Amino acid sequence: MASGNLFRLLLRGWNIPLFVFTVGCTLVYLLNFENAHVLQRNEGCSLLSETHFVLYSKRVVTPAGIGPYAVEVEGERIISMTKRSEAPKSAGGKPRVLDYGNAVIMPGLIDAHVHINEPGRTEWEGFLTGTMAAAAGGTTTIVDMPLNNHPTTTTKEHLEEKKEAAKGKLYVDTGFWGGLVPENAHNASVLEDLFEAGALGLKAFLCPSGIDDFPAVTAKQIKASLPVLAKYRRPVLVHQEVTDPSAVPSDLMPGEPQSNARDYMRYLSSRPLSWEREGVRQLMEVAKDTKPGGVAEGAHVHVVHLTDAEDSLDHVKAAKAEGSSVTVETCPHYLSFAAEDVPEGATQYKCAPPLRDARHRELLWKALLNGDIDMITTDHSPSTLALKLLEEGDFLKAWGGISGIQFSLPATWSHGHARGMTIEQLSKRWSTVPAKMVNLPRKVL
Ligand SMILES: NC(=O)N[C@H]1NC(=O)NC1=O
Ligand SMILES: [Zn+2]
Ligand SMILES: [Zn+2]
Repeated sequence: MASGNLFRLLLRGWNIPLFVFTVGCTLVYLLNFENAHVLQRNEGCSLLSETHFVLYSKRVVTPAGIGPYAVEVEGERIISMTKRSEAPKSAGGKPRVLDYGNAVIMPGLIDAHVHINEPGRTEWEGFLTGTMAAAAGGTTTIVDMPLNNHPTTTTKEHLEEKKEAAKGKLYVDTGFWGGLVPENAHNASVLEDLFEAGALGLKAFLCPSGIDDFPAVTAKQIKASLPVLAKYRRPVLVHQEVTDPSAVPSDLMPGEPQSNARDYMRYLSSRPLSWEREGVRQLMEVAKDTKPGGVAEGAHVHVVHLTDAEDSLDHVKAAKAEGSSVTVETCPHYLSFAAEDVPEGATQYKCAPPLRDARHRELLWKALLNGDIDMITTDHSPSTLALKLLEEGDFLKAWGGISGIQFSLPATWSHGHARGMTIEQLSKRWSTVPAKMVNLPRKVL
């Protein structure tokens, strides 16, 4: 990271402008496809001790494209960016000048979907290691989900507990989503208090979340929250699967004896595509209120972790075309893996919605590269090893969640580059678009 002094919480007035980060050791090496030997320093993250320095590269990602720039950083801010040819030469070693040659310098990743389980389930993972992992992977901002921690972040008081728990433990900028649950969905003052206390928006589930004290809402309850979201111009992010038992083989219903639970395909058929499609359809219906002139103009509906770039994405595209304020994300695991490749009993791969087949993965890539999918997030959702039931390998009982924030960039770049993704596209989907959704105007290109 560009500065060692990142241990602070930023809810509003995020004051690290766009280019400061993802300049530490990790990213520079990761994206250094050619000419690695031109690096003039390779001794690790020695920038940690610097407060004023200039970074050179022939490939700095800027709003005007990629080019040779000198990026001057002081404290935690970029204070100047000049064309490399016009850059002041280092005088007397101050500020320190680091030449990264052809290695890419780009905005830090903004991950709008991260579960940090502190307080309450810190043994699953807390702020310290969660944000360290983010920083190690080139992510410089995360927005934390309101569940898996205890208490869930559904009131102002619980948000204050979260903020308190995070103090002194943050390696990257961190914001918080509040939780939308049946209990507060019709209570405008609880939601307003959450926003006043700094929540950047709301997160809801249309199906059981896996956490008992974070129950599902209905589309109707989401609709009821939209006017408050509109008032604060905030998004609601929704886990889009709706439970429809009639679409699931009867022997996969809870309480039924399970056979072949080590077979990933069994798990896959327990959460069919139709659940996701119906959820997205309902959400896009509700999102009509966000149209210009609608009762909730100013509110925004965001579909998390899309796996279905067919019918579900068609609903989103139609909603956009009609003027609804909607966006959609997908995650590195859906872009990297395929159901048919999941080894027997390998519950590390269990997540919800489930990984689909390779055809769906390729459709996601297509939609990401043509801009129909707006952004990438991780849905980083760790648990204890014990909950993954690695020995038993039971896909139906293991915790659903993939813990991979540190691999966001290598996963999406390696797979994306192979499919023709450019660095500009990578940066747009990981930084520019999420910056807008989480309301970080200074990080928007
Ligand atoms: N509770 C929780 O983190 N759930 C997440 N895990 C996952 O795989 N999908 C989710 O929504
Ligand atoms: Zn989810
Ligand atoms: Zn999640």
